[in-house]
Amino acid sequence: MPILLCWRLTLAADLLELVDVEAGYGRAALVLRGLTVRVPPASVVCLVGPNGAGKSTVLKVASGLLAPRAGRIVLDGRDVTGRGPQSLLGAGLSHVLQGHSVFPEMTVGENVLLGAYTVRDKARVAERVDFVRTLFPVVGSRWDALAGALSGGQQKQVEFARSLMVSPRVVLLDEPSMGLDPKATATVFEQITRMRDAGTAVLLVEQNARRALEIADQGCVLDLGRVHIAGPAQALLTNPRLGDLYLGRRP
Ligand SMILES: Nc1ncnc2c1ncn2[C@@H]1O[C@H](COP(=O)(O)OP(=O)(O)OP(=O)(O)O)[C@@H](O)[C@H]1O
Repeated sequence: MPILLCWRLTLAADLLELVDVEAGYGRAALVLRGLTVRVPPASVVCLVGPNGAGKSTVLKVASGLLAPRAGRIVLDGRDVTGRGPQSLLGAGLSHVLQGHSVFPEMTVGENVLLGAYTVRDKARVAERVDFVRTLFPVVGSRWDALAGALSGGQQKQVEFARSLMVSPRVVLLDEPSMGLDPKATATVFEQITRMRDAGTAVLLVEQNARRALEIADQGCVLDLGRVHIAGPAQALLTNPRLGDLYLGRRP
């Protein structure tokens, strides 16, 4: 029987809310079946769960890539249901897709600046460049290098930097540790906490469930398109009923 925890952070208004969302692809059956996920400001919320549970689909609905069939998307108190990705980007929501998306034959700087194509104010762009170069030291030190010459983990940081050029309030990260070795994975997780500490909320999807929950503030375990259990990340990590079933064996 599914565990149902009615848990809700009441201290701060949530920045991003997906409320009772139903969504699916084309005419196929629903993938998300009445799912509610809330992301408070400047926090990391991690979605974990088995393959096919609908984690990436949650991010696609949140960023406007996939329109929900029912439910609401609320960003900073405004109902943004039905708005497309460009509109939501302008409203403060960035989506870093699964896989690698840097252009290897362009420099790190050129890749990062692509993220600012909607920002008209040159002074603002310069300010953001300074910000991301400081936040991600490898982006600063390899600014003029070809992005293709960077390691996978370093390229992921270039993608993070690019996503921050629009000064988003919330960033959606889909499997950022995919394909990375343990050392690069540790660096990527550290950078996620730095993004959060710099004031950006993060909705994170990760297969690497235990490691992700260790750096997250809150977690949601998804199964079959529903939130199976949600709560403080530390509580999920120590919940014996989740253990091997959803989080994988302890290392
Ligand atoms: N573009 C698509 N067209 C049709 N069906 C899709 C599409 N993308 C995903 N699906 C289906 O939606 C369901 C949920 O997929 P989703 O990628 O959201 O799951 P996930 O939890 O992120 O899985 P994983 O951990 O394997 O990445 C799966 O059954 C998948 O086959």
